Amino acid sequence: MGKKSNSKAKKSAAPAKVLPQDRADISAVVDEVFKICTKVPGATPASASQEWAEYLDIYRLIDKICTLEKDIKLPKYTRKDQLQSFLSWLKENNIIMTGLEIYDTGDAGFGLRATEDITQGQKVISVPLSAMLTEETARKSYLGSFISRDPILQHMSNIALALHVLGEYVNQQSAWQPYLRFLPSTYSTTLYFTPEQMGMLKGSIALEEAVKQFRNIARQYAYFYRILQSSPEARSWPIRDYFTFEAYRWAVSTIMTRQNRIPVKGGKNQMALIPAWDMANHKEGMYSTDFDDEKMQSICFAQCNIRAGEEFTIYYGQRSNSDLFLHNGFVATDNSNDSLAIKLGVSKNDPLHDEKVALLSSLDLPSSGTFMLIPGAHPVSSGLLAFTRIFCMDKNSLEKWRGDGSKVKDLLHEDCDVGTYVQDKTWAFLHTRVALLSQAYPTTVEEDRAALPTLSNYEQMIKKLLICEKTILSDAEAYLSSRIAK
Ligand SMILES: C[S@@+](CC[C@H](N)C(=O)[O-])C[C@H]1O[C@@H](n2cnc3c(N)ncnc32)[C@H](O)[C@@H]1O
Repeated sequence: MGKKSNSKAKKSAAPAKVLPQDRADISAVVDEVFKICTKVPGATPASASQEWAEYLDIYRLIDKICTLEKDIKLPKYTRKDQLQSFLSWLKENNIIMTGLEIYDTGDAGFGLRATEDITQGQKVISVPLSAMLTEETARKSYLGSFISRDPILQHMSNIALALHVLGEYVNQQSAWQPYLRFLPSTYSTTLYFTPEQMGMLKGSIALEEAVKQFRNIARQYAYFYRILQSSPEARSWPIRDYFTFEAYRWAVSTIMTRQNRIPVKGGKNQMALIPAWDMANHKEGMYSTDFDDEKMQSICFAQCNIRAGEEFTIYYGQRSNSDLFLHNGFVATDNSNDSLAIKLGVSKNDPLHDEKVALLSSLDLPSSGTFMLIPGAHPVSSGLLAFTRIFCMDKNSLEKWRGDGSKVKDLLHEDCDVGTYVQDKTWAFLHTRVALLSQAYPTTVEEDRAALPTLSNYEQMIKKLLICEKTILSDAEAYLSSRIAK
């Protein structure tokens, strides 16, 4: 594996020839994108409306680029037509799936299904390292010299892996072709959203992150485009003629939604794409994937008993819906690990700034950052509660708690006695904050629910996220009202 894909790269059926004038037009817009995306920020952070205006500018330019690049298409394959050759390739590469088959789940794309009863802990998938696309295979590929030289690729292994995936996808000689051809041809990551869809996130903390993500990917695209078009060495690389914004967002989304970390003997972990294992969809449960250092293979066990005919799932980890939405392209409405991040910070102008920061650091809490509201009967997480208590303390309280080193951890617990003054201020502050966050959404949960059946898949996913966020906020508001009334 991987041997064929080394320096002897061969282009896929050639993309449409780009006329020199079109190439010049694309380059001019790429330069504009690069300029906006690398602008040095001012002394004060940009406001939300400035960031939004800038996103619209970047989107408009990217849209122009996509129009200019419309004839440079990546080879497209229909997944179900590729299934048989993918299954044969799995066998050839000693990737073993026991009691599982690949099937079309509908809403969650393709997935795995049990063909027989499977018991919890049973070994069901093993994938040798030699079959994976990894940071190491990236370094050995025709892009290897570029990856080892480029400052961005040296430090951001996920980006190196994205270029590697794209590089192999357009390389007919690649040993991973049957795997790559079976990947989805498009994703539901926010990189595919239109401004109208992005605008539906108004009020959600995910909006800022999604806008940032789009800007980062646009910047990276412009950066790599310029290198690939100007470097003499790149002329022989298959990736060069296919490198469009569309292709780059596909490659980045592939990595975002499928990558995993695997150990390296005697070294640190490396990012990898693990064929077959990455066909498993997510369900809450427990981690059930391991790496066998001796056999050098990833092994996946069943996280629970599964009946023949049922979907086989793995647990992607403790992620909020906002994380799943931003990094995995879906929302789990029954997510017991859900949370809603609130940004808080101690102002530099606060006369008690230093005392508060010192007390916060004794609890390993930052002086500014994100703190969590969680679903359920006790929506204020321990970190949020302790931060707000300290944030609301007067000089006397701060001195008392700083002098009482052994007790400071009590501030993390709801039943800790912080005195009426701090307690009342804490609940009132949080209540106001939660009410303001709720009011930032232009629609109600009821309106979101009513709109669901009329919406596209992307829009349904956005609405589901908003419904989860608003539910956390309204539960928190009710809880905080009850605390204030006490
Ligand atoms: C590692 S891949 C799993 C295989 C994928 N479904 C496919 O068709 O190739 C992860 C992607 O599967 C989808 N997915 C996984 N778990 C899901 C779930 N519980 N609900 C909806 N979509 C899910 C999401 O699109 C996610 O980005």
